[in-house]
Amino acid sequence: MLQISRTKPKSNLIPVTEAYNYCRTITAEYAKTFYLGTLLMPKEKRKAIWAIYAWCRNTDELVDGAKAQYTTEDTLAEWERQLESTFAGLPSEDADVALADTVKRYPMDIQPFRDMIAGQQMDLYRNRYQTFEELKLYCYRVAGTVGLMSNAVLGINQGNSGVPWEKNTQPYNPEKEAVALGIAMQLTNILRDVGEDATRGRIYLPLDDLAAFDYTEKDLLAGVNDDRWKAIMRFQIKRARAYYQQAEKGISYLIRDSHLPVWTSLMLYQGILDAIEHNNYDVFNKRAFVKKPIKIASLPIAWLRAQVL
Ligand SMILES: CC(C)=CCC/C(C)=C/CC/C(C)=C/CC/C(C)=C/[C@@H]1[C@@H](COP(=O)(O)OP(=O)(O)O)[C@]1(C)CC/C=C(\C)CC/C=C(\C)CCC=C(C)C
Ligand SMILES: [Mn+2]
Repeated sequence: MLQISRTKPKSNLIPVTEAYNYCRTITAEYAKTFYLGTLLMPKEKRKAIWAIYAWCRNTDELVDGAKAQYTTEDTLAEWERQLESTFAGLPSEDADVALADTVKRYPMDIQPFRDMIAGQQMDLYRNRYQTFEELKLYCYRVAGTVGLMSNAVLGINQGNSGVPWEKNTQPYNPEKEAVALGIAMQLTNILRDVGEDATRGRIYLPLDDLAAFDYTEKDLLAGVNDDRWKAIMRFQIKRARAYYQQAEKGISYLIRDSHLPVWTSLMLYQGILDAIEHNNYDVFNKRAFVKKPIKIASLPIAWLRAQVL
């Protein structure tokens, strides 16, 4: 994890193969769904996504993890300097060794990484969102950015129709759709974790949305699951599904070998919304998750979609 002062000389860093393996362990431990998605990718892409995952996870841990109370603006500024150095080919810690290799193999913009740090910074000083626009910015920063980082690895389809009228057209880069998938996933996270976040005094759902259904912050913090709450949840789930739908339209613009992992991750994550409905919107006492048989049943559907869509 983050080393504020560089205690380990750079020559002490692990070799790149071990660094990727370390990132793989982090992904497998923290994110079963994404890990499964990466197993459906070609080996090189898979390794790169593990490196990105580990960096994102370590960034999130700075504000959410066991030592989060020691994180300040300065910590994040130092983390950003460390990121810049990694992009310049000078990793400071073991996971960065893999990321430095990844950004060399798959040239990518540093800005989404910076934006993610800015998103995590929001968690330092903010625990309420008045409007959806405000929440959307947070979701872009902590999750939409991951779509942009991932696209650089997943690859854009260069078009293979070979027809003369498409000869001079630029391939479409589905950035908007990648961001939409990140936002959809983060909205899903937020809906699943309403109860857990409330115990930490956090409300991510826009206060305007609560007010529109005559439901108060106090109701939410007390876990009131009545008709007003169910209506709010139906509204939020519909909004999240609209983002998933937008994301789906972008998948065919990615290189073919990326279709199945993205369809699989999308469908499994979206399944959490179905689980919330199944739990009768009780996100206060039950953690919604996708059961194994449903996960298994999703795989052939994802495969079919990856072939035909
Ligand atoms: C065209 C098109 C559709 C392309 C696909 C692009 C794509 C793969 C988009 C997906 C983007 C994605 C995986 C977003 C992750 C969203 C997420 C889960 C964000 C989490 C934020 C904070 O949440 P919170 O603190 O509330 O949650 P915890 O309780 O702490 O979990 C994050 C934790 C921010 C950090 C994000 C990650 C650790 C996830 C990074 C994931 C990857 C790099 C995997 C990408 C996977 C595949 C299969 C490509
Ligand atoms: Mn977190």
